[in-house]
Amino acid sequence: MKQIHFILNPIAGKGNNNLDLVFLNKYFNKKDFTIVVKPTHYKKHAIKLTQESIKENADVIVACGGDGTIHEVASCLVNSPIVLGIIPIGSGNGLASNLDIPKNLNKALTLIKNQAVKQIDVGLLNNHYFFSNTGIGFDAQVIKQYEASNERTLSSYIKATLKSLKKVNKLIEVETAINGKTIQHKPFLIFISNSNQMGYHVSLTPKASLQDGKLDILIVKKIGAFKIFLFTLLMFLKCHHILKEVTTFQSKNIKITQKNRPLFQIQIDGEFLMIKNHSIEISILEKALNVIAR
Ligand SMILES: Nc1ncnc2c1ncn2[C@@H]1O[C@H](COP(=O)(O)OP(=O)(O)OP(=O)(O)O)[C@@H](O)[C@H]1O
Repeated sequence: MKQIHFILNPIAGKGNNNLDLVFLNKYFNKKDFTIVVKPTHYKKHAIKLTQESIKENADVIVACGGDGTIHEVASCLVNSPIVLGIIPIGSGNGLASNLDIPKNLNKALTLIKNQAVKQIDVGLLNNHYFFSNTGIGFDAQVIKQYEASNERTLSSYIKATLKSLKKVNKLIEVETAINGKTIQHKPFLIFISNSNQMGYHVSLTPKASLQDGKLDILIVKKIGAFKIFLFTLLMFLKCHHILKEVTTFQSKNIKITQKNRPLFQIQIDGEFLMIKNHSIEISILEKALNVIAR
């Protein structure tokens, strides 16, 4: 008998999400499966519900939502035999796209029933896990503005990007240590990714793999408004790396230090976070998460 617990974010994506237990019980026969559905009632509630499901001996815990919900559920399952399932009902669904998990509910449930499990890498930033990506600079500012808008659509991402453009001159000076080299710079963006998808089928690191034991890193030097526009356009065409201001790396770790103040504004799996420290160290934990994927 397998216990499958569904942690459902009702406000993810377009909102009003529901999973009917009667429907699920028809899908997963009662002889072989015990099904539990737990809706989240507030931000970060999925962490508490996942911790409870672990104590209740769940075999599979399914994050039903977007990258934020996956982040909360998966953070509790790193280095555990408990398997993560995903029903992608978020807005961007970056990680689910990389794992080729269908958006169609019936197909996603069939995948969970078949239970083909992959082991994927997990990113670690100081003591915070990430599964898709993290970044400092422009992307963190976009996420900050996006969260303030309280809307979860592609157009609110675009509006947040336009608002963040007004602040591009306020770049912070950092020291970045990567692959044995140290750079002193004021980058427009440092983007560190485990996954090859950011959501909405857009990618800054199209060659990244969830199973290669490496982080894919993109550093963009200070650029002006025209180059930002060009960078965005080229990003949609997946050839932004042709710009001379863009450098890409693969590495197992990266350290970013700020001498002047102990505070970093970052985005981690699409959520804004303040880190009260002079430095952030980012590394990769190889094959640390079991996840159902195609
Ligand atoms: N009942 C709730 N009310 C308010 N916020 C919630 C609730 N349940 C979960 N949340 C929060 O909703 C946020 C967004 O969730 P999630 O990232 O899954 O969806 P999304 O933003 O639509 O998708 P994506 O990240 O793929 O673009 C998360 O920060 C989560 O903690």
